[in-house]
Amino acid sequence: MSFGARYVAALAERGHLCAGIDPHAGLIQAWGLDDTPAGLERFALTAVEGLAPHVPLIKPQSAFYERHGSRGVAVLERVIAESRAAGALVLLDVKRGDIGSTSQAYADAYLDPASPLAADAVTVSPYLGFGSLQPFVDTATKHDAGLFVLAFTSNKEGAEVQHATAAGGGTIGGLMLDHLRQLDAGAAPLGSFGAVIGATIGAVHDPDAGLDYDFNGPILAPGYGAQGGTPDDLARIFGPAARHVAASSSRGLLQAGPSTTALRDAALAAREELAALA
Ligand SMILES: O=C(O)c1cc(=O)[nH]c(=O)n1[C@@H]1O[C@H](COP(=O)(O)O)[C@@H](O)[C@H]1O
Repeated sequence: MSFGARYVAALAERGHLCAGIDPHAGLIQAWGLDDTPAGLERFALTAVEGLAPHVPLIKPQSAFYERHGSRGVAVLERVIAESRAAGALVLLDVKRGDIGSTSQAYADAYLDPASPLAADAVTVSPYLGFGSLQPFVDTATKHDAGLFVLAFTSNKEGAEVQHATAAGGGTIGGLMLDHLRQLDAGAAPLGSFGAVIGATIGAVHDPDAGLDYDFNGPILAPGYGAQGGTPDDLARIFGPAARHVAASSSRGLLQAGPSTTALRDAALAAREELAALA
């Protein structure tokens, strides 16, 4: 089954929340653990236990694992495997983007099921040119995986690049959505090539500026929760495209730990709050 089809089914069954598992040093310590590989492992696997059975999508941010070296990456492998075993899709947040030949190596690392780090989808950056992502597109297609391409990111600094005017008019971020529109055209029930569009972008650009976010692909909306994005912002920014949005929260959920019951309750409350996006 294509990633797009799995995404649609997962959202229908489990709601519109993407739970980020980002083991910040401060959070690990707030849970009474040491910021060591062993503390990281306890933190991340507890978060998986509390969150993964209740959300459609788990998003580990790779850097928080890499900072612990090879033992941290081994924890990331377990987070991916155990989240999938709990029925969640895994979106590995690595935001990769490079020249084509290196992109192929990244795609093999994250999207080929033969790799220990293989996930259902990855985040990628198109700012070396959308065409540089072709190896990711081909590899994702081959393995029924997905991509989330940075279009309008949740940080205010993104505007200088993403809101700049493209050669043919419109914005650079809008141009990325046009590429996705082409890739996802005709796919049913939904294409596998998604966009990242921040839940906070209403604060930095006018959502009524004529941008059409309904491009037949999944949308990841980070910035919900700790960065200030609300369900009302999501409804206002995305309009009818909201049905394809997974709102992502990391710190906002993780601060409920270390109790797995409290983590589950935080996920269920957020799911409820996001129910209107369906
Ligand atoms: O691709 C992402 O996940 C991402 C894109 C973006 O525009 N903004 C953004 O915050 N993120 C990621 O989403 C998560 C947000 O974390 P919280 O602010 O703690 O909910 C982090 O893992 C960020 O790296």
